Amino acid sequence: MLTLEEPLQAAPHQVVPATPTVAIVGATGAVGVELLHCLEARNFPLAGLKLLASPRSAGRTLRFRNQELPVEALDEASFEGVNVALFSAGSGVSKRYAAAAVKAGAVVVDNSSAFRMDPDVPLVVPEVNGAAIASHRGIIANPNCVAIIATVPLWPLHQRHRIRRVTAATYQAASGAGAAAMEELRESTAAALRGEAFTPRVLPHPYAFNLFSHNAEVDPESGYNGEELKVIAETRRIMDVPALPIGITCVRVPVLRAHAIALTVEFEAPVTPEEVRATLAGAPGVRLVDDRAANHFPMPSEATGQGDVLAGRIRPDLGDPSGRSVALFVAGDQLLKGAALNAVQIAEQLLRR
Ligand SMILES: NC(=O)C1=CN([C@@H]2O[C@H](COP(=O)(O)OP(=O)(O)OC[C@H]3O[C@@H](n4cnc5c(N)ncnc54)[C@H](OP(=O)(O)O)[C@@H]3O)[C@@H](O)[C@H]2O)C=CC1
Ligand SMILES: N[C@@H](CC(=O)OP(=O)(O)O)C(=O)O
Repeated sequence: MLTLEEPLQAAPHQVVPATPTVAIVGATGAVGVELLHCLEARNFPLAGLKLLASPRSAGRTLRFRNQELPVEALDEASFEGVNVALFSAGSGVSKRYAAAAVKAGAVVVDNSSAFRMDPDVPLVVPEVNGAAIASHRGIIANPNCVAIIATVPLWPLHQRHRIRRVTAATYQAASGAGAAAMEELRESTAAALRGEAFTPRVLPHPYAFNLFSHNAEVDPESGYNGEELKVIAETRRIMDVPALPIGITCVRVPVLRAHAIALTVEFEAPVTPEEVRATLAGAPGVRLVDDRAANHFPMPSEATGQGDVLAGRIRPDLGDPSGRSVALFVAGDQLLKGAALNAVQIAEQLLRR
């Protein structure tokens, strides 16, 4: 875990105006481009928009509200006049430049994992713990995409029925590994269809017509990979249940941009699938897709482009005869609710402060 070297001080100039100047750090990446789409689609009020990336992208332009905006190379001076900085260029960049942005008067919404477990930095899913935004001291962390997509439905279930344990298996899209991984999925699939060999450059294993254990590094002692450990720690922190037992297996599947998760949830007391369905039917950010007759349940293809997390396949866990466990299946757009939309929703709440 990376932490801030010096505690950040809340500064009066970090009150965000109703119409702020926003910077996107990593604007040319998979999440950065989605941030642009979200700001445009949600008609986010803007006094100005600054697009920042590596020196490789300086001079490129990106389209926003029918205009071509220039991309600039990020440096320490990039944040002058910026009120909100949406960081999405990896942990190293956040660690190196977030403090400069805060010093310049910006509030940072950080998509990387750099500060997610720092007690001075709120880790926020607006539907779950949006109130934590008010306690920020310059940086707010946007959680891991699986943690976001899981906690949106788990939180209302926990509030209503008290969760005792969660077991999860993920089906994670290429987008979680960035724009280059999405391109590798396209290229390797096309090569396989032509009957040609393809050597992976971005991901560690062949991706076309295959799946593999998540590409994050595996901890030799526990046998869990970094993605699984992040999801466990972040889910506990977002839901404020520090000791919640969570077992998880994270898998990369050949899907472009929406993650799915099979969840088995054990409650403190018996809960019926009908009660779970009723709780989720009215939950913010959740849309039920649960048609047994049509065998129609959440799918990445239908989650793509949706801000809501799709939830369905709600049924008793036959592995637990006590009646306390319910199984369900959820799917959410990794780039949208799993990343850009969640960050923009956090930024919108800053405007209201
Ligand atoms: N739930 C969440 O919040 C999620 C967060 N993420 C985070 O977002 C980050 C970006 O992910 P993603 O968009 O998928 O990755 P991409 O690889 O698609 O994009 C990376 C972006 O970072 C920029 N960048 C890289 N190095 C630098 C640098 N030294 N200075 C400035 N900009 C730099 C790139 O610019 P250039 O094009 O010029 O190289 C590009 O814009 C991830 O590293 C991860 O930390 C990712 C998914 C979900
Ligand atoms: N790790 C996620 C994407 C993500 O949220 O990454 P990070 O936790 O590093 O921001 C994936 O691979 O699909």
